[in-house]
Amino acid sequence: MIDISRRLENGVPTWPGDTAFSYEVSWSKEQSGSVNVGKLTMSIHTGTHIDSPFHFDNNGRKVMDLDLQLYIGPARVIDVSGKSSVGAEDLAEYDLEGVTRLLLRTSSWSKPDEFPSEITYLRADLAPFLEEKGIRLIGVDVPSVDPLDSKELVAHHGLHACDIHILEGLSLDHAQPGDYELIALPLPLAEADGSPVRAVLRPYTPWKRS
Ligand SMILES: Nc1ccccc1C(=O)C[C@H](N)C(=O)O
Ligand SMILES: [Zn+2]
Ligand SMILES: [Zn+2]
Repeated sequence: MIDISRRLENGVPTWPGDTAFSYEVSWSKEQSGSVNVGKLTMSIHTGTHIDSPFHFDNNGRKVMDLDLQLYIGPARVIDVSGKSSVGAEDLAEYDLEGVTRLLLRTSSWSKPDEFPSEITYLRADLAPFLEEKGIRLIGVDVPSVDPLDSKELVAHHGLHACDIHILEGLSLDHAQPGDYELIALPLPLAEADGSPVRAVLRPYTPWKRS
């Protein structure tokens, strides 16, 4: 199993100005008499997480309304590193027939201990291209599918319009391009605009009848 999640610990990089990550034992074993009880404070868009449409659309669906099936199942990892952005023409060379979940290894977040200043982003023509191929989930190894300074969030909205779900902040350094089973389930957060996920890849072996 390959862990493609970023570690969550105090000091982990967050969006500039966003809530810092903090874990602390707020009620110690000595105080409670029986157990250590932790307290977590974080922005949902820290580390490896999914966006729900409410993140960028006030009328959009919340995490609980999302189809869980999309976050578990066959996925393909492809390497697009070295590109400043990715559009339909960059993926034309790949055979994406039958792919539902596509993870893009951009390798553009080179210093994991710092929030990046520039990342590979997705161009507007990518979403319709992916939709045409039948892709329902896109994953990236950067904090956003749009440029970091974007206010319009063209890629977020475009993917949403094509009913393609967004998984961000993956760590794909150790995931060689190929086919896997992805597991990246969101938490049952009733009202949330996204959720942290523990994302893993398992070798993909199509189930066979013996
Ligand atoms: N947390 C933020 C704080 C300020 C400005 C943007 C963000 C984002 O989260 C943007 C990005 N679309 C994201 O889904 O991660
Ligand atoms: Zn996000
Ligand atoms: Zn996002």
